[in-house]
Amino acid sequence: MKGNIGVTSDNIFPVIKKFLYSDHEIFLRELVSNAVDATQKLKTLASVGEFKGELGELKVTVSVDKQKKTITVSDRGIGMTAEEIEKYINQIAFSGAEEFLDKYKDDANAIIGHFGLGFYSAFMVSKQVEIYTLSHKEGSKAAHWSCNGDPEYTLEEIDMKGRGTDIVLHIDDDNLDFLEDAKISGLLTKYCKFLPIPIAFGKKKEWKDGKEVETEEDNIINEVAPAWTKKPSDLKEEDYTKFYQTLYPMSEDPLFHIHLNVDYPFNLTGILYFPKVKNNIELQRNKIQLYCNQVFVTDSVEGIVPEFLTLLHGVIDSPDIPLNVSRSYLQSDGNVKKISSHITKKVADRLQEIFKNDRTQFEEKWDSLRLFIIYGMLSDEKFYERAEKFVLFKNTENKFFTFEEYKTLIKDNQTDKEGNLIYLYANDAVEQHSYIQAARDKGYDVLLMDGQLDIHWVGQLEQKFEKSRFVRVDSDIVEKLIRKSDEPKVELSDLQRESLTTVFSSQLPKLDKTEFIVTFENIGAEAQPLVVTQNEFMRRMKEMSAMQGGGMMSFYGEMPDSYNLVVNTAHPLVDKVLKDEETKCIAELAPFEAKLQELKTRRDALKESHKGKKDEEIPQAEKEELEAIDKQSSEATESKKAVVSNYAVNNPEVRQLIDLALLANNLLKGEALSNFVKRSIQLMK
Ligand SMILES: Nc1ncnc2c1ncn2[C@@H]1O[C@H](COP(=O)(O)OP(=O)(O)OP(=O)(O)O)[C@@H](O)[C@H]1O
Repeated sequence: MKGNIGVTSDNIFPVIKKFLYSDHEIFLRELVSNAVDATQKLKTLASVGEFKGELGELKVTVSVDKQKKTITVSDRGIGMTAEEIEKYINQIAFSGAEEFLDKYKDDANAIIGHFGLGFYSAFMVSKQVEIYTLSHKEGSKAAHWSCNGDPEYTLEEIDMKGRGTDIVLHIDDDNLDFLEDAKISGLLTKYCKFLPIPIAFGKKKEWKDGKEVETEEDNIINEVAPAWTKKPSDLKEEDYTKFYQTLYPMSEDPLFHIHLNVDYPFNLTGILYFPKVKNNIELQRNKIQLYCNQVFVTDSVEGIVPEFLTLLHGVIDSPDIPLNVSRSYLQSDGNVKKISSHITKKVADRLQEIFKNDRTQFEEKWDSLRLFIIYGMLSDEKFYERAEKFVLFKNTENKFFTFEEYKTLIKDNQTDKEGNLIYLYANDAVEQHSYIQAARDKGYDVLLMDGQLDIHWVGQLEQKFEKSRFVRVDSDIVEKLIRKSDEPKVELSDLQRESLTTVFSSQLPKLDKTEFIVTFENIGAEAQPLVVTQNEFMRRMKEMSAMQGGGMMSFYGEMPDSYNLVVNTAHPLVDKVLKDEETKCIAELAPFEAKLQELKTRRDALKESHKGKKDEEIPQAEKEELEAIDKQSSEATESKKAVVSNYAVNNPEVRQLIDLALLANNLLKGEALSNFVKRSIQLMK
């Protein structure tokens, strides 16, 4: 018999070849899974008593004949009658084929999935495809179908011994590489490794008399009952670890696993593993593998699981994920959304459970878990809400706290005068050591926020926590990190301020892309004389800009690092500097001061006498004198400024104080540092 494949559009084959080109290795997956399906169906029929014959050894065999240039996939499943071939193979029964092809022409996978074209994917690599099949139904006649890639096919009755189906592909000249054993074996391992029916490819080999020889035994490439298909109660911890090693042979063992098992409102099984995360997201090479009834589909699960969960490893198997559709469609699919949020919930539940049952273990593994958890909190609102209960803060003493516990800990001592709770943190325990120490000496607790995502996390927590702020320990002098009452006033005259600023800023080392602002605080005789701090807001802006770049943020990125040199006016050493240097500086400034004062007095007197007078009533001479006074005043101011800026201090004590403060902030480096050491030795003598 001869006939035409029932496609209303001219020809489906060019479409298959053209649009599926990039993915054409999937033909093997499609044929082997059809063979497995046919075998499973037979087992089902047997189990309900509808098939009474001998089942025999049920396996699927893949074989390659290099001479004939064929690949054959054989099964002992239900087989097909000629009528069934007619119905399932010949009638690619879709209406409006042209419209359909038009719509999906850019999305090859959608074509296969939508219309059960799995079998036809064979034509991506073949110039001719044959089916030899004998149905399990009693009294059936075997059939042979052949088609060479145009709509014409032949279908005839033949003699065949055993039940089942052989699909024979005559590989076309462009695809001869598929005849290599290594290629087929690679594809079978990729797509068929966990199929539920044994898949044989060639024979097992063994070493005999120094060479490798084939044995009689089939080489079975798959594991028919992978761990995720079993009941969690039937598995031990080491079974999970062993399965992880099968999936990712080169990897370190994972931290925890989650066994997923859902049958309503969708079907999903799988095992997810928490890997040992290094502090770097990019390094997570092991991907979650997605299966559909144990057939591997893809390892790019973006869109199916939330982004942060792609850090996990393992397997998800669901027949309910529409696999053969485009990614953009996937993300809007209701089922996929449900699956995604279900997985998120399961992951959170599992973390919560471990936290509750074994907090010690949870804390021990925290460093490996936190990147993942914080990533989740930042990117998924629902996950944030769940994670609130188990996420941990770690302080600079390596102690762990939940949000609640930490709040209780700091509530009494770290609330400022406006009622804000101040969370102090450091992002480098070594560099910020002296600031951490100062804060701890004041009875404050300091969090360690040294993770990759912590800058963002701090920002998020500030938004979430009511009346709370996060303040880095080095962002202000310890006395002002948490402002509890109004600070005592700094008692300095303008002139004193000016000369002290000059004294200190003239002694600051010149650092690249760094600027210092001298400020004054009265923090008591006991406190440090000088402290270098870095403004929290500016620092965060710069950090953000370093991470994001571009736009508004790059404006901050361009700015120099800005530090405050806080001068404690109540400290005796500062007072001494003030006295010493002030007298000298003020003495130099005095003539200008006197001049300015004199001009001011004269100006005030003139202004007073002009009060109530009209412009024309003021003598011309006086007007001119006023102008002259203004001119002289600004000249005197300029000269004074020049004196201030040229004022040279040569006070090793001042420099020593500054360097000490810089040292505490790790800003003293290189030559400045060695000079400091030399000077210290000098001063000690
Ligand atoms: N090895 C086989 N044994 C028995 N029947 C088969 C075999 N291969 C294919 N068939 C029949 O041909 C039909 C069409 O197969 P095809 O692979 O094109 O689509 P499908 O399996 O229904 O869908 P898809 O492959 O897209 O999941 C199958 O549903 C099945 O009835």
